[in-house]
Amino acid sequence: MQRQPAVEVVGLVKRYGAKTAVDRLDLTVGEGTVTAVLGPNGAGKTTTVETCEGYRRPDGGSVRILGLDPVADNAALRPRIGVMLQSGGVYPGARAEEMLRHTARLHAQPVDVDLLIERLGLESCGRTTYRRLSGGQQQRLALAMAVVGRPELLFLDEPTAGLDPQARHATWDLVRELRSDGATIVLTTHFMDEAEELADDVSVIDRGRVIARGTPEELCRGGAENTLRFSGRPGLDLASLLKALPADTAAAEITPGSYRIEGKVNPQLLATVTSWCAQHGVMPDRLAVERRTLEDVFLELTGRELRG
Ligand SMILES: Nc1ncnc2c1ncn2[C@@H]1O[C@H](COP(=O)(O)OP(=O)(O)OP(=O)(O)O)[C@@H](O)[C@H]1O
Repeated sequence: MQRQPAVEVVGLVKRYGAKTAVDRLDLTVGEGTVTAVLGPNGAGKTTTVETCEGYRRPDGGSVRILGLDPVADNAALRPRIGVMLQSGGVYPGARAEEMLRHTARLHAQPVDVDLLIERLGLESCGRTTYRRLSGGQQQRLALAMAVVGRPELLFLDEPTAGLDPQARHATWDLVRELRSDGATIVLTTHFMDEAEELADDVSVIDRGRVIARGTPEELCRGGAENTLRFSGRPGLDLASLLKALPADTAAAEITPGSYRIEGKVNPQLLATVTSWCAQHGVMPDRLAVERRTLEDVFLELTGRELRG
């Protein structure tokens, strides 16, 4: 029997007055996977995630979370999901450790609070009120609050925004660990390396719709446009090399003796280049195939202009 997805969003529409923030968006998250939702500012990521969390009511389409309705079945879902909002969601006057212990007591099988405090470097923050914590400490406390109940499904809205590299890596380790313990995780991020590191599946959202979906590898492979670089003696006859290559290939000498070939870089193209080099007495030094990064793909999909 096919297991139901942890998150199933079909044709979601969400409007703020005349503004359509989410426009017939589909999102399916398999149980036990990490899904990264990427998109430029204002793309609709937070609105989508907050609708999944039951904080916003859809204007159209359907949302099922662990098979339930996030608004109507909120009470049943609350103990099963963990939520880290982009900001707020934590009582500003409460002391950090008290709040965490209190949240832990609300759950049947909480994570060891002392261990969590140590893992997230919150030891020195215990008696400090939330409002007096630094931005990074607030962020780490919000993450601790989201995971302390050992949720089946965890929503993390930009979990590492503003964190130092140590805290970023501690967060990544925790996410990996929760996943290997069977949790399902949905995270939004502007860090492409974060998505590449953590995500089994990526959905790219733009103007309220999903414009691409796949594993990071699938997304980077799509289009098969890649770059081949090598060094050789300066002034090679690139017109002659291009004659040997497929028509849609480009070649350029970037700096004297440093060459870049762009096109469908496959074993055949590599063989043609090295054989052309052999015929012309050229040793192709530092020959390297450069894969597109998720950031390249993201910019190709969403363009380079700044969003409001
Ligand atoms: N409460 C609100 N009232 C009116 N408009 C809103 C509200 N919340 C969001 N919007 C608008 O809806 C659109 C989507 O916003 P949303 O916060 O979901 O985007 P996002 O992808 O999370 O952006 P970011 O990366 O900047 O966090 C934006 O145009 C935003 O201005």
